[in-house]
Amino acid sequence: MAKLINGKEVSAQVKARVAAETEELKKKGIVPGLAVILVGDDPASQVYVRNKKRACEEVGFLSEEYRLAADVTQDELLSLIESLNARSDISGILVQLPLPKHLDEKAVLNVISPLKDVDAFQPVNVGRIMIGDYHFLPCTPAGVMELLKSADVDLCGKRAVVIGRSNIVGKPMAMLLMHENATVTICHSRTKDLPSVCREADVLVAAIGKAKFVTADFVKPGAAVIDVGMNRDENGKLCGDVDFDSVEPVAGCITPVPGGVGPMTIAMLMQNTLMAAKIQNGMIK
Ligand SMILES: Nc1nc(=O)c2c([nH]1)NC[C@@H]1CN(c3ccc(C(=O)N[C@@H](CCC(=O)O)C(=O)O)cc3)C=[N+]21
Repeated sequence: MAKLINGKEVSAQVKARVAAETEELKKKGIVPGLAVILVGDDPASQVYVRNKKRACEEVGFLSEEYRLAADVTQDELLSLIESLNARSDISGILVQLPLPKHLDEKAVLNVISPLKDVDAFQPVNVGRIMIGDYHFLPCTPAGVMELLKSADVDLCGKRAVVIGRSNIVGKPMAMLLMHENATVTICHSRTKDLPSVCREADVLVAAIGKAKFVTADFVKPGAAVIDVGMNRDENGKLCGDVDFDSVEPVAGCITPVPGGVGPMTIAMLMQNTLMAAKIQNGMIK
């Protein structure tokens, strides 16, 4: 039986740390603020945005939510972001993805000030991660690293396999694992004999976006299995990219969905927003 990695618990610890630091900042008259922009009315996005707002309240941040109609123009969205860039009470700006098709995602992300880019999606921040000189880490990969640390998973010299090569999760995930001296392989939809590559992994991170895709035959006995997936199964129930019931008896430790990586993503967003406030107030060079 695998050890269960509890993302709810670890995320609560991260948020408690952020809340304590926020209290200290407030004594200096600094209040971190997060603006979240949601375009359209995708129900899943609404849940995530609600969770983000609740987390802001928990840690003592100012939070603002902008709900824009699905047919908002690119110019309207860009001018909202520019006005938020200019405000000293807003430390971080997050534009919830995916955006409706008529909007140019790259152009939208590019107008966010790199100093307020709490998702770390900006080219400057992506580049800084590549060279290991960064302030903001992308929330989901950073959350995975915290979970591995909490479970005492040793990465040095170990084989890590990441399934998925997105800019948001797979690629930065691989980089962070490499920074901890793991030997990292990135797999994707064209990888030949995927299960056998995955079976080499001491640490397996699934970020594919396919419900219950990773089964026991992908997993080396005793491996740490981290499930980044957020899917709905045939009954509409939330499930990950890992077939939990099949993998759990084989793995050494495993994250559940829900209650694994999801809550961590939000906790790391709070950590990034706190960092943004410190940077903008000259407390960090
Ligand atoms: N600019 C941007 N930044 C993001 O960080 C971002 C995004 N866009 N678009 C969508 C994805 C997805 N994401 C999640 C956050 C929290 C949960 C979460 O709290 N999950 C709970 C359950 C949620 C539920 O009940 O549906 C859990 O796993 O326990 C999930 C997914 C952030 N994302």
